[in-house]
Amino acid sequence: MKTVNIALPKGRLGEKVLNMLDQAGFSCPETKENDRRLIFESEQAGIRYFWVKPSDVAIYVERGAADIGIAGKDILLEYKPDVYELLDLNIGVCRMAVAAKKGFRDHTDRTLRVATKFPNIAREFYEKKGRDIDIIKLNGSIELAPILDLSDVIVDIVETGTTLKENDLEPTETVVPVSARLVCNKASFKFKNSQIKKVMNALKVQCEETR
Ligand SMILES: Nc1ncnc2c1ncn2[C@@H]1O[C@H](COP(=O)(O)OP(=O)(O)OP(=O)(O)O)[C@@H](O)[C@H]1O
Ligand SMILES: O=P(O)(O)OC[C@H]1O[C@H](OP(=O)(O)OP(=O)(O)O)[C@H](O)[C@@H]1O
Repeated sequence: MKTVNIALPKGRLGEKVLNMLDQAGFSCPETKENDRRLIFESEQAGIRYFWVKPSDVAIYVERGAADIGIAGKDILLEYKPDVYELLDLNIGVCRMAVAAKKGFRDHTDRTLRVATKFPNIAREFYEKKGRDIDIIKLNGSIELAPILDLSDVIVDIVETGTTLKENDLEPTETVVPVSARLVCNKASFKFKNSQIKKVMNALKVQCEETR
């Protein structure tokens, strides 16, 4: 039997994914506390899991190091990997939004300074509006940028809105809704089709139940 290699996102999304895989009958073996291993054989024969940084999942899948993986729609829109998007898993639900200091008004006569982890998404969003922007690429704590006048606005993930609120910022526009997607390497979809479909269909049942 061909092994299906699955790239899982570490962190907050990974926990939800593990839960879903477990309910779908594809349990990942229990990991010990402080376990630093990155590869696990599933209790189900023919499945191997890798733990990778959430923003790297698409790269592993695109290049075939993993056959399938779970990535946020934000990552897919930002990096546009050449993969199949098989399923909206309906977990990791949030949105990409523009936010600014309370009361901020965009004076369109000058270049808008936009801080973000997602330069391509931000660029496309403002290009469609014909708005001239200056991108400031950051890797985290994006909400600091407008407070310290590093930028006028941010383009970032908003889930509950708590981070914005606690930093005296407010969302001004939604860029795009975001949720986790099951993605698949194009060659693997052909050559491991029946095994991949088995995982996909089991996950489909789970995500339909949570809808
Ligand atoms: N606050 C949030 N609520 C819900 N989903 C989120 C939230 N923040 C991010 N996500 C989703 O979960 C995915 C993983 O986010 P997470 O914050 O765990 O990774 P990260 O630390 O940003 O990743 P990396 O270190 O690879 O840049 C994101 O790509 C997004 O789709
Ligand atoms: O609307 P909320 O529920 O408050 O969630 C949104 C926050 O979550 C994410 O940050 P993360 O925790 O990944 O931190 P980082 O971006 O600083 O790495 C995102 O970048 C926001 O800051």
